[in-house]
Amino acid sequence: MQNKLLNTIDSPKELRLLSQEKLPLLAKDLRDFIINIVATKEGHLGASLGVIELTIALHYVFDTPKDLLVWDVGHQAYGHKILTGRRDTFDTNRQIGGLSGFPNRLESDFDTFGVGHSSTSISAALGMAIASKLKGDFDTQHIAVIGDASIASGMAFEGLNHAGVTNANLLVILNDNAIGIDPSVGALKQYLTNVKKGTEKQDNIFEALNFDYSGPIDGHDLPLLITELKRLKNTKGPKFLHVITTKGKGLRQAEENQVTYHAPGKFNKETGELNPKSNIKQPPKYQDVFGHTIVELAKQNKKIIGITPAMPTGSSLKYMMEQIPDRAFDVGIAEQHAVTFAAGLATQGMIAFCNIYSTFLQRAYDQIIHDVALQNLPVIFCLDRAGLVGEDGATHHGVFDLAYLRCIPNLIIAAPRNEIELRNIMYTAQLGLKHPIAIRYPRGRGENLNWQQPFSKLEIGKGECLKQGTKTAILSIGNMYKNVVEALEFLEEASAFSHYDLRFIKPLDETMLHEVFKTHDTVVTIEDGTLLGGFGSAIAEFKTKYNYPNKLILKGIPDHFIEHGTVLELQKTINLDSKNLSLFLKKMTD
Ligand SMILES: Cc1ncc(C[n+]2csc(CCOP(=O)(O)OP(=O)(O)O)c2C)c(N)n1
Ligand SMILES: CC(=O)[C@@H](O)[C@H](O)COP(=O)(O)O
Ligand SMILES: [Mg+2]
Repeated sequence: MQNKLLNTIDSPKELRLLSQEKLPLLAKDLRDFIINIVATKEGHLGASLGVIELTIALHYVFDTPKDLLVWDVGHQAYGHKILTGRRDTFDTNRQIGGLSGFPNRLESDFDTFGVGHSSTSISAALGMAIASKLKGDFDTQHIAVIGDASIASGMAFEGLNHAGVTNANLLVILNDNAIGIDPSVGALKQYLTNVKKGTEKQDNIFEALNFDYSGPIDGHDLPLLITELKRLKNTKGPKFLHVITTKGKGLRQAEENQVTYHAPGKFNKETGELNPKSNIKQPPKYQDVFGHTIVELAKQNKKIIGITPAMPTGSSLKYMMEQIPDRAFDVGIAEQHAVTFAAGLATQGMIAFCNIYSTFLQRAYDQIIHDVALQNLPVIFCLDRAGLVGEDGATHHGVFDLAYLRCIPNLIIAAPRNEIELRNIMYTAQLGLKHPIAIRYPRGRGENLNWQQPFSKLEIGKGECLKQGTKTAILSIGNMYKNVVEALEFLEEASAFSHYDLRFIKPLDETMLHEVFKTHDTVVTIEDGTLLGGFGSAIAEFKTKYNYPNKLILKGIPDHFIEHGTVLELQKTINLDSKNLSLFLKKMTD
């Protein structure tokens, strides 16, 4: 019977009853179980395969959930979920109504801290450790498990810096596999490589920060891990264990091709090979439109620089890194640095395209205001994964950007409705804007096979009328225009509706808006950002400013966090999909 041993483990209690000799068998079961499910249900793979032994050892040695275990990012926590009572529901991972792809406090007592964004684990575990101490509890253990790419982030170092001057009962475990999603970068990576080689004499950074440092040790050697964790359990104060692992361990393809198998999509669980791609030509991914367009522009304009904080593959800046390496920078998981670095470049006349996922730009809010906008530096922000992103869920949806950016003076905000417009706005931005600009675009594919058309300049702040109707004006931004077009296709009464693509959330096309409000009874706004403070709010402010009496209806992301599922499923839950939009519009004509 498959997973015979794993099937007996409903919680770490049963795990702790096993003899140490049985644990390698459990590790094998756990790997097979994860591979079987991720092969068909998709999700993050390599990171969890790499920490199977560490996961087993942690739950074996520590008294979880009383001892508090915090996983950084949480994309490596599948083994943890399966061993902590979620084996039989794990096939719902990342699906609507199912388990979250990341640890989540609402899901289990074993998930001590909600994660998804990186580098929070040390601060969170330190907070827990100090709280325990203040409550007079000197027994509880507090453990942060953090990867080599995540520990290089400023936030992680802020946590280490603080922890080092406390006597908190904190254990930081560095899971060092020398890769993030893409290969790790920077001087710290070099330092860790030197530690592993043991060839070069160098001071130990973690000891210098007052941690009791041990390692590096082989993170796939269960007896060694267990012995070391038992020792650390009885050592007081801040401790640091450096563990070396292989991302993707146990699946040959995942070990050999770690970038692809970070989140490989569907694959053959027997052979490990990726499912063949369809031969049907598809429209490009937005990320690739960005990636190829910046190369095209940078070849013509020597001032163009590309920046990504640790997402060369996800953003497709990798194309520029391959072709123009001296002007394309992966700065590691360092969104704040990425923004201020771009600002510095801009002071010297360089044209910095700073590509950050909408959700991760939240990290760099002060830098956008203080370092870029206040000085009116013409940095070009390309915000990938704007709107609902799907299965990564609440931690990753890029739905807040319009609200958090719209209030910043000097900043232009554009939402191209398709990939051709994305190219054109990128082209326009590098011609010499006098302001910073944020260009937001979604995860997934555009709509045109023939997208590499000659560039044309867009007028900043100018929208477009896509369809002229009689009674109601629908205003959309970005690729939500597609839902409107489809919604109108279902409608017999479509002639009552005009459809405008505003293109720019800031500045608004006021000339067009005056025309809209003067010639329609009702105005409806559609966006994939939050209703509070977003595009619809901007239109409401316009209506109030000019005292228009029209009825205004706002449709967008309501005031609660949206969970995980496919984008379409999630849109349906909030009536933003084309069918529900159509029903809503139809009711307006009844
Ligand atoms: C703030 C933030 N920026 C970027 C990401 C995207 N991201 C998720 S996992 C990851 C790499 C993490 O690498 P590492 O910490 O080494 O863990 P590993 O995948 O190797 O286990 C990145 C960049 C994120 N989750 N959070
Ligand atoms: C865990 C994490 O933050 C990333 O791996 C994220 O899931 C990437 O998202 P994309 O798949 O949209 O690049
Ligand atoms: Mg790593």
